Amino acid sequence: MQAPRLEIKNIVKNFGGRRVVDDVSLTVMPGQVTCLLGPSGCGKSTTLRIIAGVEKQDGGAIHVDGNMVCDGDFTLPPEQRHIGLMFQDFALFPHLTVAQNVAFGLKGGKVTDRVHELLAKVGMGAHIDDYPHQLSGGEQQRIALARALAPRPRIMLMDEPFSGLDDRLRDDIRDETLEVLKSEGTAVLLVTHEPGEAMRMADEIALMRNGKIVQRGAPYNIYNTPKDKAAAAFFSDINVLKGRVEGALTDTPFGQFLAPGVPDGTEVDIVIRPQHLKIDFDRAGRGPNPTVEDGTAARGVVERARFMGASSLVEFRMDFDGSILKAIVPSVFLPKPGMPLWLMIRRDRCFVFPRTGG
Ligand SMILES: Nc1ncnc2c1ncn2[C@@H]1O[C@H](COP(=O)(O)OP(=O)(O)OP(=O)(O)O)[C@@H](O)[C@H]1O
Repeated sequence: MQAPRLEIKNIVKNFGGRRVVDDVSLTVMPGQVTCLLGPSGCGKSTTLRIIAGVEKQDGGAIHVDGNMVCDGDFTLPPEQRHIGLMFQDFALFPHLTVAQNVAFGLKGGKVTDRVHELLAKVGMGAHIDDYPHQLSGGEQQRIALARALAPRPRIMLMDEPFSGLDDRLRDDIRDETLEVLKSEGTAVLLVTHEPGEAMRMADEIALMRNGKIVQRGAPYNIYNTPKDKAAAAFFSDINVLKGRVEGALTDTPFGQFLAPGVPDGTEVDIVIRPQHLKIDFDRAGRGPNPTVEDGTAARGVVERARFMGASSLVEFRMDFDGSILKAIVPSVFLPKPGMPLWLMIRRDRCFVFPRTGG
């Protein structure tokens, strides 16, 4: 079996008695993009800095292609780790041309070839003699990528590298960057707090919270089978219904939900994303008939409806307890406040979690 390009084991880091990175283990294979995703302050950047070698861990070890780069006793200096870095506040050298910037870390005979190859890859061949101040933000980002890739790093660490760019440009640069990184076979560990960016870029997402990795998986899996309510809520708005399990079932105004393996008497949260609620019309005080897929309909009154382009976000005040539920529906539908409607919940898209504090 192929060895992981990057393997970090049981990394621990404390700052002032506070554990900021708490037993983090990860592997990244060659050509794979892993996103370290989590809220601000959860320890993502610190983890990256430890891998880069600019911060020393308090425990754990790191291997690159099976070779140890640091453990409790030994530390390889950053420049010997074959790791490239790309951070948000990347700075090109202002007094050097594009070609000189890209060539900066290179030695040996083939420098010019490599510079041309990389500038062609990032679509900047025509700018080879320009200076950074003559380039747009997106163009500078492309040069920064070329410069980081020039010495053929085995691993690329990227910390929110696209956050300085405006939305439209960011999507393009992300896709281009991904293509270039894949073509170079580099293993990438990318830090972001944006779930959309992680889902777009990652082969694997490592979801981080309070210094720990709480879930790892392909974007599709982590979105569709979140480990807990907080993991579900990190990727989108959620609705939460409260219930209590009796005989592996929970009764709610939307009908019964299965709670296999959950002991009787357990309080549960039934979590559903707004796009998985279905809306139906009120027919003289009656809603649609119950179905196996969608359970029983419950009535609510539109509190607010917002047009969002491709979809509309509709907030309902539910008759059964006055709570608010949110539904995302195609934007051809924009109901007026005060309109009574019926909601159903897609059974195959909801998650039942034993309730924890909060
Ligand atoms: N050198 C330091 N000294 C003391 N505390 C630090 C140091 N570096 C980071 N921290 C603290 O460690 C915690 C984790 O920081 P880190 O930058 O790793 O988080 P992050 O998940 O990358 O967040 P962000 O996305 O905001 O950068 C924060 O509470 C931060 O204040």
